[in-house]
Amino acid sequence: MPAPGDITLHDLTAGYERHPAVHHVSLRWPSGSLAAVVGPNGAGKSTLLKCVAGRLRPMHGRIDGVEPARVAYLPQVSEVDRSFPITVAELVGMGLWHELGPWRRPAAGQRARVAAAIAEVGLQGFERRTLETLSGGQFQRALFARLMLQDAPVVLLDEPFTGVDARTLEDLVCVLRRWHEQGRTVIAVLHDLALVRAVFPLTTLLARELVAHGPTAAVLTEPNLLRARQLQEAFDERAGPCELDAAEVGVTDGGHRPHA
Ligand SMILES: Nc1ncnc2c1ncn2[C@@H]1O[C@H](COP(=O)(O)OP(=O)(O)OP(=O)(O)O)[C@@H](O)[C@H]1O
Repeated sequence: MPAPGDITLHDLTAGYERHPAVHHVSLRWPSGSLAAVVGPNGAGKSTLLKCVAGRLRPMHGRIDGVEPARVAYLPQVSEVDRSFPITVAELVGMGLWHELGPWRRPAAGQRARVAAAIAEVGLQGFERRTLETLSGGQFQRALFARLMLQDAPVVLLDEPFTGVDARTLEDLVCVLRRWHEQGRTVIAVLHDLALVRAVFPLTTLLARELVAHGPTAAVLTEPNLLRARQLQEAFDERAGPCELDAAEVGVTDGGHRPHA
């Protein structure tokens, strides 16, 4: 039995309406990894993360070591609805869903944990503010507090530092390092390679397929980054389904591998 949070992808292909966005990826994130996923725009990073989070079913292959109910997942901020009329305390309290279920109200001890998580991300005094009154950085801090309360062995973050200033970045990186020290598997999609080099020991480089995976310094080399750029540029957005997958699932509509 793998340790909780020891995640392996076996020949994973994922996409939309039978068109693979990322394909035939095999890799392992050992339990307790602090890992970055990088690659050009459209490389399939979010798609891969959604699959690991259990939000998207793989088209092919499988994922071992993840229990979707025990994953804390932060989608790209553009996918999060901020017009929802709830307060910061209510949003953060949603992190206790796995303990409370839909109907039970938080007990005093749980309310204290919500307050502690809000304080830990530096939002003390914002408890009663509604989400649309927060700045981008404050909203991102509130989302991190919610993740804290989920207390999950696996934390998945899709571009968690988009639009935050240097101070907020520093504070949120501290939260992320704490999760790592606590032995959680933390995987983040990122674009800032300097940040990846400084903070993340393990990196996955994607360009619709796996370009490299391993220690960050060995992955983020000029030849690997060049190859990722070339693969992405050669990709044909109008291509049909992946022929390897199509053959295995019995699809016969003449699909072909979607890059030159
Ligand atoms: N819901 C969807 N329906 C159809 N195609 C999608 C959907 N989401 C993403 N795609 C396509 O899948 C491909 C990979 O997208 P994805 O968002 O996974 O890339 P990414 O590496 O996260 O990109 P970015 O760095 O720009 O966020 C893109 O070609 C995108 O247009």
